[in-house]
Amino acid sequence: MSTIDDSYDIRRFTPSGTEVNAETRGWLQAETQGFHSKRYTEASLVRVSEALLTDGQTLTGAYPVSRREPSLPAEYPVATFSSFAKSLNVGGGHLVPAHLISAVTVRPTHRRRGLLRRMMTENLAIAAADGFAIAALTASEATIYRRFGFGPAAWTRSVSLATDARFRLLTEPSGTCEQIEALELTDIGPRVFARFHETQTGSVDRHVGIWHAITGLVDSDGNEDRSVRAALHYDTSGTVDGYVSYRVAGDPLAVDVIDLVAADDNAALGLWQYLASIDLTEKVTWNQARLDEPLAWALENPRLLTVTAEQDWLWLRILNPIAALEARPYSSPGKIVMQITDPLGHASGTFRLTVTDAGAHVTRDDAATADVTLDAWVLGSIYLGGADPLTLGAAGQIIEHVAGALRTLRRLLSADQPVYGITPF
Ligand SMILES: CC(=O)SCCNC(=O)CCNC(=O)[C@H](O)C(C)(C)COP(=O)(O)OP(=O)(O)OC[C@H]1O[C@@H](n2cnc3c(N)ncnc32)[C@H](O)[C@@H]1OP(=O)(O)O
Repeated sequence: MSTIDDSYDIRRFTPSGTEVNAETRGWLQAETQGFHSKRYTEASLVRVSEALLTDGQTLTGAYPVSRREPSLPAEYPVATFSSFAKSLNVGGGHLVPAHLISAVTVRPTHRRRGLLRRMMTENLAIAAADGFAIAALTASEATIYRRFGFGPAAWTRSVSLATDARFRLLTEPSGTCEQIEALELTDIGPRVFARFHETQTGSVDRHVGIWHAITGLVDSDGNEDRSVRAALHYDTSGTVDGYVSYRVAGDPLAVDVIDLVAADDNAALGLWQYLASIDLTEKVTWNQARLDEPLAWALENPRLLTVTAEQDWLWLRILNPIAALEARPYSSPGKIVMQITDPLGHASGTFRLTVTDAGAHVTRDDAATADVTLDAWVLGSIYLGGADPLTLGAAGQIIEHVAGALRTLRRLLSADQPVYGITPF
């Protein structure tokens, strides 16, 4: 009987860039099929392929050893997978290289035969061998990735702000806003984002392709999006410290924010005030707001801001508990012994975390008596401090062997600020 190993040829390759070769073209068109978006145009194939190359992405495709005619071209893989390295802010401004996984699709006629499992396990093994302590992804469905050791670690909210005559801030933000052509964000946007990324716990650095949507250069269907508008926020010294890109659409007209990035809290409020001032509109919506959105506290009438949904954004997978736990900052001294179970083995073992004024030290000691036992995905969820160990204990996902251990874990892993990020990938 044929197996997953001998039925498919798994190929890993670098995208071709400007001269889009058949392998890259086939992979990209297969990915559009997997995510139900329109086929790329020739121009957008070039742009997307260049972006993937710039980001150092490795593409993985699964090609059946035998295929029928007619069927999709041989260069179209039946499964796609990509990975690349970007930094993750683990707190206190510490940026740690993370192995990002994206573009996971399997053709319906080849699903549930183990292709995702094979591509994921092989890819994580390569990442661990390359020295990555942390892998990350964003998930289309919440039930797929725990089995591979990923846990939800950061969340965002969809919000709706009424901007009719009742809109008023309690305190006037300083600085000013100016409208710009959205394409100018190609240069300005990454500079503002870099300031945000360096200071925001949970932030993942951005890949090049993300700016296509923010600037309107290429929409999800591969065409120019001429409805995208943008504005900058300037601080009182005239330095750009925030921007927003958005569309005005619908009946009645409403402002839909595509991206809002601020280097500090004042700039964020200034941008909200700008959005609220757009005439002929009485509503602003955004689906990547913070859980702890300060706007709610800045409004004279907090009820103008409605949370319409909350979604998991970042899923983390700890590949090396020693390196990962030593990389993040801790606000108070203490120690805990954690037994970690991991079906894939990367994080398995019993680890002693000791935090002193000199920093964190982690050792593996499988003979030690554990204070708590948890699975690798749970470690991913609590690692940044975005999920509370007490809550995971209450949910039966952390077993406390010593009274008070969950509180110790909570105190040790608590984040220096609310965990948040604004990088779809
Ligand atoms: C990081 C990202 O890119 S997120 C985007 C993920 N992709 C999509 O949502 C696109 C549409 N979906 C697909 O293309 C496919 O259904 C995939 C990629 C989700 C799954 O691919 P498959 O090759 O069918 O998965 P595979 O057969 O390897 O299954 C592996 C395991 O995951 C489970 N699984 C697969 N898909 C799902 C799902 N949608 N929900 C819950 N469990 C799932 C399987 O039951 C199997 O479990 P087990 O090994 O523990 O028994």
